[in-house]
Amino acid sequence: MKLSVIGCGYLGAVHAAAMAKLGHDVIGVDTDASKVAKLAAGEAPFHEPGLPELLLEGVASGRLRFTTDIAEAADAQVHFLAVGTPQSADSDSADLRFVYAAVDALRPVLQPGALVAGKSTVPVGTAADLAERIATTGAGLAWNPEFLREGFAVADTITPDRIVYGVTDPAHADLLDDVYRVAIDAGTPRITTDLPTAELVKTAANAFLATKISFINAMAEIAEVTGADVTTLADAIGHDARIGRRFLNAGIGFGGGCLPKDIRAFTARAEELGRAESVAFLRQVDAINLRRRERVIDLAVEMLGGSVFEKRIAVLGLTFKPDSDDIRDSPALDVAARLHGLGAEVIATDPYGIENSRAKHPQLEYIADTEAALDGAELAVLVTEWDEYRGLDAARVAGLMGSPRIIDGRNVLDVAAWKQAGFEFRGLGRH
Ligand SMILES: NC(=O)C1=CN([C@@H]2O[C@H](COP(=O)(O)OP(=O)(O)OC[C@H]3O[C@@H](n4cnc5c(N)ncnc54)[C@H](O)[C@@H]3O)[C@@H](O)[C@H]2O)C=CC1
Ligand SMILES: O=C(O)[C@H]1O[C@H](OP(=O)(O)OP(=O)(O)OC[C@H]2O[C@@H](n3ccc(=O)[nH]c3=O)[C@H](O)[C@@H]2O)[C@H](O)[C@@H](O)[C@@H]1O
Repeated sequence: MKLSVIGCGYLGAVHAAAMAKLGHDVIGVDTDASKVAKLAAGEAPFHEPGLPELLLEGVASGRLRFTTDIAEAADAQVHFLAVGTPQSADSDSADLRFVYAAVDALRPVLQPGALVAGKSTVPVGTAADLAERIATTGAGLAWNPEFLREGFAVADTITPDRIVYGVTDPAHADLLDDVYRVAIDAGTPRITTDLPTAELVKTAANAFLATKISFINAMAEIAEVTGADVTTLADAIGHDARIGRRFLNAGIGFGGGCLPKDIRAFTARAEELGRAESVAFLRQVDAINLRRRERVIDLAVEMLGGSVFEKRIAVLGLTFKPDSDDIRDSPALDVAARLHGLGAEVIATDPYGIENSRAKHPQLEYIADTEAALDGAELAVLVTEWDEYRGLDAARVAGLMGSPRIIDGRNVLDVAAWKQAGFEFRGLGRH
């Protein structure tokens, strides 16, 4: 089937490459010419495991092309909309500028019978508005939210755990079934519903995940003043299948281009709908999350005798999670910048996040080599749980540092082993 993907960022580039892998004829469209040039050469413009191979294969096969010219997408049967919906500069609402610009650019080339399938995360009600906007073209509109996780984006796209369509016409669901035939034949659950439910499924899923993380971080706050251990607590409650252990990792909290902005956009949309109180708890979810970063700063100040001023601090990790180069709303980078703001001599390191971090915070010092970053540091702060940091040898690190002090902001290190190696060790909700 001929498909287009409008917007080729973390979501769209993976979607385009995965659809070509499934045998479709795909054209990716993006307004960013340098991104398009890279993608067209089979190069991933960001770090995502498995994506480079898929891009090379797709481009070589001729089934995957990229362009800045939306007219080249005119003959696609399904146009996936995957442009960004960031937080607005001056409010909590989603900035829908890119969505409307993409639909307005697409409208003149839309063929009757084609389908626009929205994948971007949007406030409930957006899809119906877009459907009206393209009504005169004879093309249809469906909402097909995306649940992929960065770091696992390729597998999540090719073998999703569920597929959701919001449609106004059953024929649109049939068309999308043809797109996702491989997954559907493999038994992937598929939920067909109306437009607002499909939009809300996505918002609700991210709100739930954020709530689960803030719940365990709230327990970490209580553990910190009672001597309890939040990791043992998570293991114990997680054995209850109704709760589940996944997404109960306490630490410096959630970041990224999605969970933080999505809960804020949901709150803003609920206010517009006169239902602010229904999701008022999401303000607490956000507040708990942001407090965890403060906690790391407070611990650093405390461990360094009341001030971090002119103290050499190694910050291990910059991206919002491992296996990604994404630093959008990253708690790790935020901690590094705040420590620097307090006058610390911050040496930051990360396997894939340095380039993006330097562009945002050029004032920080970056070193690619982990051991060089730790060299002579009076405190190490682990804030992104890359395997490389999980596997650090405590005795070796102690030998590199000026004084063996560490804050494990992701609760991934073996407390006893690090203490035994002579470290002053602080976790978040662990002792
Ligand atoms: N990153 C992720 O893991 C996931 C993202 N989402 C949602 O998908 C959407 C996209 O997110 P990301 O890919 O992370 O954002 P991104 O910022 O990485 O990518 C957006 C892309 O759209 C392009 N663009 C902007 N305006 C355009 C236009 N008028 N025409 C063509 N291209 C245009 C930009 O140049 C950029 O390459 C957001 O709504 C996000 O909430 C949903 C699930 C997963
Ligand atoms: O809408 C989106 O864009 C995506 O947002 C999240 O995916 P992602 O942002 O890639 O990353 P997650 O694995 O959800 O992690 C988000 C943040 O939560 C943090 N986290 C996660 C789990 C946990 O137990 N504790 C915790 O602090 C991570 O460190 C990270 O900063 C969702 O998991 C995806 O289903 C969704 O499609």
